[in-house]
Amino acid sequence: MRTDKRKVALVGTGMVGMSYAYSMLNQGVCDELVLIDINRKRAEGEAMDLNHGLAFSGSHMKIYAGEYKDCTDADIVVICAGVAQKPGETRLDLLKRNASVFRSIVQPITESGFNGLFLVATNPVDIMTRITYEISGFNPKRVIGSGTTLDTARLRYLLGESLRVDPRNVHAYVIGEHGDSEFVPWSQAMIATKPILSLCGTGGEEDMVSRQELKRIEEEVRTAAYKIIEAKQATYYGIGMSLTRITRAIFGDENSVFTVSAMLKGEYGQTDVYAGVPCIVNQNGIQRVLPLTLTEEEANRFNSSCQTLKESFEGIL
Ligand SMILES: NC(=O)C1=CN([C@@H]2O[C@H](COP(=O)(O)OP(=O)(O)OC[C@H]3O[C@@H](n4cnc5c(N)ncnc54)[C@H](O)[C@@H]3O)[C@@H](O)[C@H]2O)C=CC1
Ligand SMILES: CC(=O)C(=O)O
Repeated sequence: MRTDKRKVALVGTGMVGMSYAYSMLNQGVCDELVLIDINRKRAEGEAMDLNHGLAFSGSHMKIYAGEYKDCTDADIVVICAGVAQKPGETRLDLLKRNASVFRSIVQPITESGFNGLFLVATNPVDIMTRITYEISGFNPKRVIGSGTTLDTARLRYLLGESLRVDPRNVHAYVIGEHGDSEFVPWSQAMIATKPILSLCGTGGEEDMVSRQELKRIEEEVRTAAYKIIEAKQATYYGIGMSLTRITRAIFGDENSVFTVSAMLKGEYGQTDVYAGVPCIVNQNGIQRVLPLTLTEEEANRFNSSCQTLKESFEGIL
């Protein structure tokens, strides 16, 4: 990957796409950002608006509205285009509509000669990432979904609040579908190197946290998007910052760990499914999937989540 001109093409300049763009601008993560949307006028307006903030950002980004041919020399194409959930809808309810949107997006991107990494956020994100992989024919290591990165951030925030520990010292993950079947493998959750389950103790007052509290937190993570959508129609800042963080890890060749959506090829006993699992991410995309040692119950939950994803994908292309 070049380091002289870090170029991102963003497809979908709605709430999620523009939260990402705004956060990219403020953090100066790339040198060139092209905005693409079926609504060209919207992309043009967004480019103008962002450019008017450049003077205050301390970065020298080139930002403009473009076309799919502008993906040709992009390092990363980030896809946030499509419909979002309305109150009462699940992420899986969006599948048919967004599969049709992706048919019109992924092919022109690959036809442009694009040869970088795809980063997908559109829901249901695990299946949309699989669709991107299937249509593009790219190596799956270069087709990444945001997966449960946002859910993991929500979990670390809530655990940090509850345990009064800096979330950066909370090492706990949400895995599986970015959706209703996701879960927390608590056997693998740590504060520094201390297993969180060992802080639950016997249920006495000296316990740092109760199992009931961990259950409450897990449920709050699983239902967070529903609550936000009920309150303000959409979620976007959290995912915008998650995508920015992943982009930074790619450009910085960081080898950082995120629960992105990755194609499993035998890991966790699963094949041919994209699901959120801890992965090492660098400039080549997914360097490797980290196989956690799950308990039998956790492995069953993971398999069941993957089954949901496989069944939903069947027949969609
Ligand atoms: N992965 C995650 O953790 C999260 C994912 N999302 C998902 O992100 C997606 C976008 O959500 P929002 O930005 O809130 O929606 P939005 O409605 O604000 O924006 C969608 C944009 O996509 C564009 N678009 C639609 N069809 C297109 C096409 N064929 N070609 C190019 N552009 C097209 C629209 O013109 C619009 O600008 C949704 O699927 C939503 O569920 C939202 C939050 C978190
Ligand atoms: C909407 C969505 O997927 C989220 O906020 O988690």
